[in-house]
Amino acid sequence: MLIQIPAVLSPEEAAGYRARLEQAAWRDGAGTAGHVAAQAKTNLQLADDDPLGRALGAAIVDRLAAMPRFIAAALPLRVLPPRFNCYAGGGAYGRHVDSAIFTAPGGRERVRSDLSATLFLSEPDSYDGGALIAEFGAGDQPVKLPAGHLLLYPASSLHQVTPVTRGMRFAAFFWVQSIVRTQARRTMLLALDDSIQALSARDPAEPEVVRLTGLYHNLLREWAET
Ligand SMILES: O=C(O)CCC(=O)C(=O)O
Ligand SMILES: [Fe+2]
Repeated sequence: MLIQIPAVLSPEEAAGYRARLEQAAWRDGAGTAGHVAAQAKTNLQLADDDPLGRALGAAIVDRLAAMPRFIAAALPLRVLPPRFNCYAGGGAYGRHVDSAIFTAPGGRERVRSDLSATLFLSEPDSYDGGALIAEFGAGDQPVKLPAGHLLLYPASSLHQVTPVTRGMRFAAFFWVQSIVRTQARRTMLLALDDSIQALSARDPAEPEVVRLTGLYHNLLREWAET
């Protein structure tokens, strides 16, 4: 399932990010892909220890930590530091699956990638191509979101970014280890959470809200891995 988290950054903030990223020290993105994925990757990327990337990435993680929709959808246990990429001049990232396990900065902790995330930083009309296509049973779903919006998708899905044939596509991307490992369980918890929110918005005194909230937490207790 694809989940959009709108307005992680305002359009003005995203423009500020782009202005700084345009000056950054970009490198061949194939250097950081696994052996198979590298063959499909013709984009640019900032080094993991790039000070600009670290600063912007930390600001993104702080912002997400205060966004209830992100918390409800991802149920994050660990969030890897965002990385930054840029596609231009036909650059693309062909069909691939993300690595299952990443090493967190510091080199000790292993992080399982349950969710993949792309924070779009360029406005969709400023570039041609550059759609993110994640494959599910129902078929391909090309997505290009406004600058500042985040797309969450299961890290297990085959996905690609189509060639950027005009303009530049800047993005931040990162992985999340969730408290709830499977997409199916996270999807049910999010649907239940949405219903509880809707019910209590309609009638704050609705007694079933208490019961459903208890059910939500008891399901989470059953499924949580921390
Ligand atoms: O640029 C994107 O939106 C996705 C990048 C990606 O799939 C990856 O780096 O594994
Ligand atoms: Fe990927």
